[in-house]
Amino acid sequence: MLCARENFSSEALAGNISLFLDFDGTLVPLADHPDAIEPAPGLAPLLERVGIRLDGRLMLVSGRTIADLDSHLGDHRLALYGSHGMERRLPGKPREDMAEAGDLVALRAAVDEAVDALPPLLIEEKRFGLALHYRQAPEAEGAVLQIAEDMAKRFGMAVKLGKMVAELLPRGFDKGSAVEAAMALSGFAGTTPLFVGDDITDEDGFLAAQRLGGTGILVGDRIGSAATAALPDTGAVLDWLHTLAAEAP
Ligand SMILES: O=P(O)(O)OC[C@H]1O[C@H](O[C@H]2O[C@H](CO)[C@@H](O)[C@H](O)[C@H]2O)[C@H](O)[C@@H](O)[C@@H]1O
Repeated sequence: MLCARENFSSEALAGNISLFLDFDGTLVPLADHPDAIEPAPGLAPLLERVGIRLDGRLMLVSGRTIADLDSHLGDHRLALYGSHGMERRLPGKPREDMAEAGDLVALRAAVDEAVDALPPLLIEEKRFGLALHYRQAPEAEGAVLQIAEDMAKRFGMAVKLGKMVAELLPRGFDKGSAVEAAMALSGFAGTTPLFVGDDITDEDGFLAAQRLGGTGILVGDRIGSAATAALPDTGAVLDWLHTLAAEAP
């Protein structure tokens, strides 16, 4: 794999790049609980400076909801896709929903019943579905994945697997659909997408970026990734972003 930092800085600074960034595990180190993450001080202003350098072509693409991202980023004017591409907010515009939530009350009740005999899990309620986190009970992985598959069939939903998490969400949306929609926006069209991410759900983003002539950049060394470039960890991602921001006009 190529090392992304050396290979893409000059191209980005030449003005040809659109940059898509995952959040957890890419910009912020993982933590034991979704609310326990500790974004580096000044993360949002750093991203805004890189966005200025890229003439606005910087977009966060996260599995978190936009409201959740806002709660960790503070005041900012970043472009965001949340909920794995199901909601979007462009700077200065209201949030747009791409998906519709189903009956989340019935889903929650069915999931609660199904996990009752398992060790305690964190069930995160989200705008379009819910996430079953088993980071505190890794031995329950097999049972959690089976329950997620069963619930997906029963409620006509998709399962998205991530790091110690299985999410139940509406079908038809992923980080790849987000990249494709963003690349059709004025300003992004005709540029080269780079998608930076660490997790299984980022693979759709890597593939979309590569279909559109760009590159997927894996954070870490997960086996089997479609990404063709890599950065070792969140620190390396932030170092690279600081390099780009330093060139901001
Ligand atoms: O697409 P991302 O920005 O990477 O978001 C993916 C999910 O991130 C969160 O869960 C993950 O991070 C937690 C904090 O580090 C960790 O405890 C958990 O095990 C990870 O799966 C978030 O809670 C989910 O809603 C996001 O979809």
